[in-house]
Amino acid sequence: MAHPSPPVIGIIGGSGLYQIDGLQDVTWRKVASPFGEPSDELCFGRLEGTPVVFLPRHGRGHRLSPSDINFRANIDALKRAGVTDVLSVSAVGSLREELPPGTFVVVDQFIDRTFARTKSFFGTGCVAHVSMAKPVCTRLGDAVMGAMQGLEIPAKRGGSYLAMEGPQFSTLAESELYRSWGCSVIGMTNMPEAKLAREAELCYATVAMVTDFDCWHPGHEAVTVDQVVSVLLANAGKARALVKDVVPRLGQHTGPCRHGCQTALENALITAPEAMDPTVVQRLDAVAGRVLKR
Ligand SMILES: CSC[C@H]1O[C@H](OP(=O)(O)O)[C@H](O)[C@@H]1O
Ligand SMILES: Nc1ncnc2[nH]cnc12
Repeated sequence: MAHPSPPVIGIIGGSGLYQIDGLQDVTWRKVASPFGEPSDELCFGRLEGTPVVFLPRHGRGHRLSPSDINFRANIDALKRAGVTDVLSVSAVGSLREELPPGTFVVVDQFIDRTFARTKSFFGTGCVAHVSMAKPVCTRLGDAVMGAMQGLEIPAKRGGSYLAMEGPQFSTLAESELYRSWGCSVIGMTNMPEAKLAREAELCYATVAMVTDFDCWHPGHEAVTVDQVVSVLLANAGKARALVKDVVPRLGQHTGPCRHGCQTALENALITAPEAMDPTVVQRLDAVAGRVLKR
């Protein structure tokens, strides 16, 4: 059975996006999660009538380093808040000449090179394997591309996002390796976020805002935080305009997502009912209640 609820748009704001413009009926509220502490309180509001829930990924004031973000608590809290669609807005380095700083890339693939993060809601006592073949929602990507066209934001559809552990930036050898793999952009946060969104049956898409050429480009200095921040300040205005435009577009959607994001768990659970651990099952109430309660 597909998700019957009307759209509630979750925005996970990365570096440089710590608030949303034009939000009405704003309240910040703590949402408790059995998976621990989300990055911050959630900001609830409306844009042209469409419900929005905003979460600053690194917390207000950018307190959290990528490895310290509790990605499970973030996604679980968004699901508990009723979110159906998650738009991740993230700063990235470019691994391609044709994607200069200022370009917004709607990526369609990820390579996960992170290694110090908890990557699944499931595990001993309740095992599930969801498909990550198509990790982003085409419907969300279409809406974002439509909004960017109107706003004249330099945009590219498609490309692979390399998720690295960080917090240090890459060595030149690593940057060249990722380029040789055909990756388009590099960042530190979209994994395991995208995997967890899929497990929670949320539609997910990323807008990757290019801030730098990492360290591989002979014509550019190796990336520094100063450089990222100065491009981010320019990009953040565009990102806020994009969010303001895209949320009402997504709010018009009716019915279940036809790309299957909201039924990802349909054939994913493998643990026999009698082998399930009730404590583990209990904390999956928001993420997997749809398939565990029937
Ligand atoms: C400030 S540069 C590195 C930092 O920026 C990106 O964060 P986010 O994806 O949340 O925008 C990158 O992944 C690093 O965490
Ligand atoms: N070059 C880079 N590497 C990893 N994360 C980034 N975020 C912004 N620029 C980045």
